[in-house]
Order: sequence, then structure tokens, then C-alpha cells
Amino acid sequence: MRSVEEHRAALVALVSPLPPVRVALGDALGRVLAADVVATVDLPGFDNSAMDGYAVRSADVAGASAASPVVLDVDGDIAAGDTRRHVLRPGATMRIMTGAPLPEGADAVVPVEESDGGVQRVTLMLAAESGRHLRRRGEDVRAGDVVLRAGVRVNPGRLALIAAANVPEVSVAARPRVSVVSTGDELVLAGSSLDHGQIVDSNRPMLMALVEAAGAELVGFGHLADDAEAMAALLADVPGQPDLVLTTGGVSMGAYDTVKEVLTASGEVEFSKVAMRPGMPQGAGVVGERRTPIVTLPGNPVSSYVSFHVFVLPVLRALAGLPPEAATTEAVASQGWSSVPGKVEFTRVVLEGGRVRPSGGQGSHMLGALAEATHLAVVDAATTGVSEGDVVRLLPLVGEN
Ligand SMILES: Nc1nc2c(c(=O)[nH]1)N[C@H]1C(S)=C(S)[C@@H](COP(=O)(O)OP(=O)(O)OC[C@H]3O[C@@H](n4cnc5c(N)ncnc54)[C@H](O)[C@@H]3O)O[C@H]1N2
Ligand code: MOO
Repeated sequence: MRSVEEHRAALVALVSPLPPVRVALGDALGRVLAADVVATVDLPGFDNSAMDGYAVRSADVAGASAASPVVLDVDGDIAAGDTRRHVLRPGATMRIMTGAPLPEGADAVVPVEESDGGVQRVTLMLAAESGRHLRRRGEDVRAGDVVLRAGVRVNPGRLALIAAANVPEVSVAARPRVSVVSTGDELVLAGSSLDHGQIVDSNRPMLMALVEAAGAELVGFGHLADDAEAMAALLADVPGQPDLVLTTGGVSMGAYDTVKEVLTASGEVEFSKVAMRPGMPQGAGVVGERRTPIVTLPGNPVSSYVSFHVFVLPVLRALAGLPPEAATTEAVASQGWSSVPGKVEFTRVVLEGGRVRPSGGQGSHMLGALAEATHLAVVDAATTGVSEGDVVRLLPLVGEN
């Protein structure tokens, strides 16, 4: 039997990284940066007011208070967006709005609440010291600073930073194009009336959702009956020119395991047993004239789901030019559970209050328990059981956070 690491390495070796692409800011959300983002401007871009109030020379309001106010001439208004360059006369003030550029000579702002709100002359009741209520040019970011590193995923806050840094376009990791094909005569679409022996095809919507939630692009999907000729024809020329094809079902030892039958005959796909649970039967190789990489996942729903996390995610990351390994975290088990020796067990667990417990039944057909899970606990092959208090390694689930 192959180890998980051996199989993962064989899969990653099937693909070459796709070149990064440039996208407009509006299309960057959720994408992974392929290059550092460098600010083209200082942030703030100019000294400006943090409050609606009066721009002053601090020396002119020294000692001002409610009991002993200072009265100054108001020389005019500066609103946010005023592009003129104002100079503040000594002994005078200007009304200034939040975000408006500070006039030359001013070094503090008295908020309007600390005044009588005067328009021609104003009574100020705060001894604003130099720098008070100001936002200084470059105090947040300097032009030329690397504001975001390659490898970081663009979230709304980072998108705002890229925009503010006046960078209209960024280089991002390519989104691999993926096709999903479910196989099996027993499968029907959700919403169908089920005959005895039929089940709803849940792997296809699950894998489509995983592909999209993992940031890849779905370029084709469908279902194939256990018909070797039809399957061979489809796999010889998968529509949509995907970078990766995923199938589910038909890879174990059954008489109607058509994926295995067809692809074994092609001589380009290798089927292996991997020392893991669930997800033991696996296959991978290339199909068609374009030699498109293919990963054949087992049909049992939880096996397919776990295999996606353990094997397909690293392939998608490698295609995107990112390090294949996903980051893991750790947590303490709040209860014990047994694990099969000789295989890595990916226990579906719930992380709550900083501790983990199995999410329920661990059968590879049990979607009820899968749906409650937040992580996969990775229990290595040498471990026969997890005890309460043990530290376990956790693989996050795609789409969980
Ligand atoms: N004699 C052996 N039998 C089995 C072995 C074995 O080593 N020797 N391995 C078992 C393990 S482990 C797994 S995992 C499964 C893998 O089976 P296949 O990949 O061939 O998948 P199927 O036989 O087509 O289906 C298995 C199971 O999953 C259901 N299924 C399939 N596709 C879907 C779908 N799209 N949506 C929902 N459910 C699906 C299917 O109805 C079956 O119940 O093989 C074991 N057997
Ligand atoms: O490996 Mo199968 O995936 O145990 O059900």
C-alpha cells in the first residue's frame, strides 16, 4: 500500500504551475497574490485633519480653555477634496473638515465641539498642542513600501489597502480549471423520485462546491453511467479544456467499477490503495491527447470529500504555483476515539471551545456526521487511538472559515 505522502507527491508531480494572471482590483477579491504589492503613494497622502473643526497654529491657542477662551479670525473654509494650497496666517484660523488638507503653518486642529462654531470669528476653548487631531502624511504607509506579500489571499480589508495605495491591477495566482464527473448507474439528480436502489448524486454537487470554494474554476461537470464506451469517449476529450479532471466512483474492486476498467486500459492512469481511512482506493494519471491530469476519487461520499482535502487541494495549489501543503493547526481532544492501525485516519471532528471531538458516525457513507464537522483530525498510522487530552493535528475544511 502507498503512504498518503507518496500518493500526494505522485499527484503533485502530474501538474506544472500555471502562469500568474493580472486582474483589475474589482476582480481581485479571494485571489492569492502572485507578487508583492508596492504602494505607489504615501498613506495618508498629505497632512490632514482627523476632525471637523478649526486648523490652528498651536501657539495661538496655548492656554485656551472654557474659562479662558481664545478668539481668532476665521479666514475661510477647507473641505475634503479642496485641492488649493492654503497658508494659515498667524493669529487666524480656518474651518477645516475631516480629511481636508491642513493649511501650511497650521499644526493642530480644535474640534468644532470645543468652539462656538463661529464662521467669521470663532471662540476656541481647547489648548490643542502641536499634532493634535492631525493625520500625518505617510504615517500609515510610505510610497515604495511592500504593503502585501505574494501568497496572501485578498480579503476586503486588503482590497481596500491595494486601492488606497493607488494600485489598480495586481498579479494573482491562476485559477485552475477543473471538470467534475460523477459515475454510477444508481445516481439520480436531487429532486427525482427515487426507485428502490437509486440514490441522489451528492458527490457531484459536493465536489463542484469544493472546487469553487477552493478558488478554482469549474469548467465542466456531468454524470456518466457505468458505460465503458461512453466513459472512454468523454475522457479521451474532456470538454472545456480543463487543467484537471476529477471523477468519483468506480475505482475499487467491483464488477462494474468502470472508471478503473476504462482508465486501466488506457495505460496512463495508475490505481493504488493508499494507507488511509477513509479514501483507500485512489487513481491518478493523465487522459486524452492533451494529457490532462486526472484524479479518480472513490465513490463513498466521505471518502471522496476527505480525498479532495488530502490530495486534490495540494494539486490545485501546485497548479496555482503555490506551495502544495496546506497549513494545519492543533487542538486538544475533549474525548477519546479509536483509530485503525497501519492507516492514517482522517477523523471528522468538531472544534468547539478550543477542543475537538468526533462529529458523529465515522462511516464513509455518513454525510450527517460530515456536515457537522469543522476539521479533519489527522491521526497517523502508528496511532491506534486518541485519548482525552491528546493534542491532535487538524486540517481545516474548505469553506469552513
Ligand atoms: N471488495 C472490495 N470492496 C470495496 C473495497 C475494497 O477494497 N474491496 N473498497 C471499499 C472502499 S474503502 C471504498 S471507498 C469504496 C470505493 O468504491 P468506488 O470508488 O468503486 O465507488 P462505487 O462503488 O461507485 O460507490 C461506492 C459507494 O458510494 C456511493 N456513491 C458513488 N458515487 C456517488 C455519488 N456521486 N453520490 C453519492 N454517493 C455515491 C455508491 O452508491 C456506493 O454506495 O469501495 C469499497 N468496496
Ligand atoms: O476507503 Mo473507503 O474510503 O474506507 O470507504
